[in-house]
Amino acid sequence: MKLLVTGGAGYIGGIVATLLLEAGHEVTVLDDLSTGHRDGVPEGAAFHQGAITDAADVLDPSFDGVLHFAAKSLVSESVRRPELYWRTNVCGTLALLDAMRAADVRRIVFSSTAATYGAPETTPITEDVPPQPTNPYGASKLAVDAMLTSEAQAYDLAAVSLRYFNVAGAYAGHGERHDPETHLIPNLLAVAAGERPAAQVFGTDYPTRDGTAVRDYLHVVDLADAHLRALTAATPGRHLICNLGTGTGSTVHEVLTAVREVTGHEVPVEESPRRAGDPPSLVASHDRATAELGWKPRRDLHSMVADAWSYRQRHASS
Ligand SMILES: NC(=O)c1ccc[n+]([C@@H]2O[C@H](COP(=O)([O-])OP(=O)(O)OC[C@H]3O[C@@H](n4cnc5c(N)ncnc54)[C@H](O)[C@@H]3O)[C@@H](O)[C@H]2O)c1
Ligand SMILES: O=c1ccn([C@@H]2O[C@H](COP(=O)(O)OP(=O)(O)O[C@H]3O[C@H](CO)[C@@H](O)[C@H](O)[C@H]3O)[C@@H](O)[C@H]2O)c(=O)[nH]1
Repeated sequence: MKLLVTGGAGYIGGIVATLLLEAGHEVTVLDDLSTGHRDGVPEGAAFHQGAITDAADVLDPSFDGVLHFAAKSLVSESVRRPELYWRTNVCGTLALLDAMRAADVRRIVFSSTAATYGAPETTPITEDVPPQPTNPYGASKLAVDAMLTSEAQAYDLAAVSLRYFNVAGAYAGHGERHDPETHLIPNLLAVAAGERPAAQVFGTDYPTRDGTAVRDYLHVVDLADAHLRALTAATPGRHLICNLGTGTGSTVHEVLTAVREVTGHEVPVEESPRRAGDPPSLVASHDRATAELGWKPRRDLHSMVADAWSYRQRHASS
């Protein structure tokens, strides 16, 4: 297929674009480099530097579909500057959908998120759990999910929203390079690499098995595999929503243990208060992704940490 990948200079978009190229697809990346990197765009992809609001300049009827990763995605920033999230994630996606309609491009796979659910007590979380986002980031992604449902009904769009839980790991020289980095695994690895004296553990009083928060970490290559499957599963007139996670939760302390084992470094930590807005536990049911996409995650926490560590050792300082 000929595909537009928005956000393809970023962490996840760059890795999915790499795997799309390996699978024989033709890829054009549209990215404004606001949080991504020019060298994150894989070799073999065409690159347009621009905002998603410029999608009309890039799309034409020769495209078979769009994978839409470009977004603002920091929870705490979304609380401080909500307008940035409504403008980029919601108005930006509306402009992208307008451009798709104008160019008659009728297939989209969208990066949704577990943050649409808020802090549900149900575990594992199925797609039937009522979404109740607790921050503007999650609310903006939920708004896009609603846009896709109505576009599918009104215009026969083939749409899939993939609700990622916590993505980790690296592939083929592409990994996480966020600035600031807020994610747990790269922050722990920065300490293991000696770049920082200690990592912070946000909250040790959660109602979990060791008092630290539980998340469902998913290898970015397993995530990419789901995108390739979603492209072919997308059906005109239908908006499919699937959670993507392993179904297994890990506490912050369990991730810390894995990082210590993989790196062989002590990784000192400081206990800090809970981070505002962090739910105690988010673990996915991926039954629907298995049924609809034939998808199953294959890589465990150790392999995510090991791949992220070898990426960091080879590339992070270059
Ligand atoms: N990392 C995770 O654990 C996680 C979990 C759930 C959902 N997601 C979603 O996955 C997607 C990718 O996340 P990531 O971690 O790779 O983030 P990232 O910041 O590394 O990548 C986002 C890319 O989009 C680009 N971009 C941002 N705004 C743009 C705009 N207006 N126009 C064009 N390009 C723009 C950035 O420059 C960047 O290259 C996001 O939509 C995010 O909300 C990520
Ligand atoms: O230095 C750190 C960083 C994080 N944490 C904790 O580790 C857990 C995971 O945090 P993080 O890696 O920042 O991910 P989340 O806040 O869970 O958010 C990610 O996962 C969500 C879905 O679960 C997505 O919606 C978001 O986009 C994505 O950033 C949380 O309990 C944090 O409080 C720490 O203790 N120390």
